[in-house]
Amino acid sequence: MSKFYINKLAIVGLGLMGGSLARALKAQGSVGEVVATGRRAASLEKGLALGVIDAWTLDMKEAVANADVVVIATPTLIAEKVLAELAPLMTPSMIVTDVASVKGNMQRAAERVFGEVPANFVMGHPIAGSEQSGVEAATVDLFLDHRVILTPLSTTAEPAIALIQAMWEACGAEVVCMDVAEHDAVLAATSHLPHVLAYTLVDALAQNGSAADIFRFAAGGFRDFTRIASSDPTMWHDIALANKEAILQGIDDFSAHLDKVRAAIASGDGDTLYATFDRAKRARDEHFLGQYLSRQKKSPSS
Ligand SMILES: NC(=O)C1=CN([C@@H]2O[C@H](COP(=O)(O)OP(=O)(O)OC[C@H]3O[C@@H](n4cnc5c(N)ncnc54)[C@H](O)[C@@H]3O)[C@@H](O)[C@H]2O)C=CC1
Ligand SMILES: O=C(O)C(=O)Cc1ccc(O)cc1
Repeated sequence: MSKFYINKLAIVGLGLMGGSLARALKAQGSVGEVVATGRRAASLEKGLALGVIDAWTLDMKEAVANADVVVIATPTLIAEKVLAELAPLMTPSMIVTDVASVKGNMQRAAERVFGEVPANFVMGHPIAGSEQSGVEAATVDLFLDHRVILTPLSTTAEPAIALIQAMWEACGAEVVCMDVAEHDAVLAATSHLPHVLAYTLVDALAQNGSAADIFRFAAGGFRDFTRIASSDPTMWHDIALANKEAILQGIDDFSAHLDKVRAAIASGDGDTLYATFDRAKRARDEHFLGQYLSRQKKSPSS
């Protein structure tokens, strides 16, 4: 991948994701100039002061002029507005990509703006992040050893896909391609539903008495389970609305399962409870222990 180099990268929406991408590409020497644009001068200025970007402007036209790659890294529901602004500025040699957590609504947004999704728009989603947001939280290794899912369409240009794949690989990520609907179903189950559950649990407890009193007696498990309820509410508001159907399916499936656990507790059915908890422990251990062991194999000292 030694030939991979981006002369000018433009980032629309400089936060955790855009900032971490800029940091990683700069650290690898894979980018010449990084220019960011967005809504708030203060966070763009912060990005410049932190050395995450080389320049910023509030003018989209100036930001994307002569850019090889434009990355849309705003909250999900803002992307359509960004695409509409970008549309008259796009050139055949410019490759546009995004990092949004939901892909179906991104495809529909692009279809509304362009008629059909342009061949040089490669939809993407890094499966890496945290409950923090903003450019100040951006790190150089956020994507290292994480997966990035690309959801190209049959009309997406191969060289554009190859370039975006190379961009993420330069950040240390493993790139996999997936169908849009499959992406949204899988992410609804593994990411969107857990966030909805964590927010709802914390809110239900906090509404149900003094949050300070309840949380005072919480152990580490509660902290682990609810870390993601500290995530940015705007981002998750957007994701919940953008992936509505798949998340509703996830909530329904989960509710049916929870009802079974509730019935087992109510009737004292210890066998069902044990079997449920045992299956869950095995499934989780198998996956995460496997991951841990393969990481140890790669770098035994860490
Ligand atoms: N935070 C995470 O862990 C992950 C986030 N994502 C996705 O990446 C995208 C960005 O997320 P983060 O970087 O975490 O968010 P962030 O809040 O850190 O950054 C978003 C940036 O977009 C800017 N912005 C907001 N409205 C805008 C507008 N109207 N025009 C231009 N800029 C605007 C904000 O000022 C901010 O700088 C979202 O679509 C999110 O779903 C994907 C994977 C992981
Ligand atoms: O904080 C965490 O553990 C996350 O789950 C981060 C995350 C948030 C949104 C995504 O679309 C992908 C990853």
